[in-house]
Amino acid sequence: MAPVIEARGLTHEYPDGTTAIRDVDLTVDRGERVAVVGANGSGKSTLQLALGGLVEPTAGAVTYFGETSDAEAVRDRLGVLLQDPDDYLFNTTVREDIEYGPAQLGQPRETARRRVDALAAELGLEDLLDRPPFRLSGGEKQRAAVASVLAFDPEVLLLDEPFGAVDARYRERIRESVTDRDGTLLWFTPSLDAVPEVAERVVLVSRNGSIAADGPVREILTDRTLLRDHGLRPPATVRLFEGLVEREKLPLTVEAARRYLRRDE
Ligand SMILES: Nc1ncnc2c1ncn2[C@@H]1O[C@H](COP(=O)(O)OP(=O)(O)OP(=O)(O)O)[C@@H](O)[C@H]1O
Repeated sequence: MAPVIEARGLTHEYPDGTTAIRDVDLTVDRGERVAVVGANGSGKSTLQLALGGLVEPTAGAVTYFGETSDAEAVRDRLGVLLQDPDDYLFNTTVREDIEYGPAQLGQPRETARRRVDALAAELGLEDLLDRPPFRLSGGEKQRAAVASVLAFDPEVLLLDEPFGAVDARYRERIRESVTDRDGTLLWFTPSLDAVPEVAERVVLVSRNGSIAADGPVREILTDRTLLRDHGLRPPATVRLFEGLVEREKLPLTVEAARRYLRRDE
């Protein structure tokens, strides 16, 4: 089966001369859930823009679905959520913003409406649907922006830190909404704590914008030296149990840590 995304030699230099991503080779297969992690300024957002076809790379190319290197030809199959939710919220009400995607795809009004209601229930937006988006709080805007991207059911989701301003309860809801789908997920984040619950594979971007490591979650997130060298640190549970438990048994999530402790009781 052809990969959904295949980047070769992807490089992007901004007009001021900053090379934000450097010679990136990345292949993502259908259904994979990948966390792209790296320190602030390492190039994650630029990589997301380049993979999503929203900036023209200065070198290299991305092939989508084994078919084309023209992102516009597959625009409605790619759901790109940028860091700033205001990029997604430009209508008079939250409902119109979420309906925008399905409407663009030519879905009947009734289908679009049902989709919006289902997403609103999933992401706790029911009471906000008739509000103007600019009156929402930061976390509410972020949830509405996630809903607006999910609304058109893209095959590939590229999400830039959708948790930033969102509280714990809704982080869980967003996580469920984006992982309970059949599609492919790329999750760009500087924070590793949620990664094991979201992804099975981790791509680590180094400070110079090249890929420093690419492997299974456990392999990367328990490698303290590798992470430290790239300005990151392991998730809290790994730090807590390090030295007490062999590396292959280090709990990556709070749930896994609880299971481990119960077993030892
Ligand atoms: N429009 C721009 N013009 C010039 N340089 C830029 C521009 N946008 C980003 N950069 C630079 O490119 C590099 C990568 O930035 P990018 O935003 O991709 O990093 P990031 O990993 O997403 O960071 P963060 O975790 O802080 O969101 C940084 O050095 C940044 O200062």
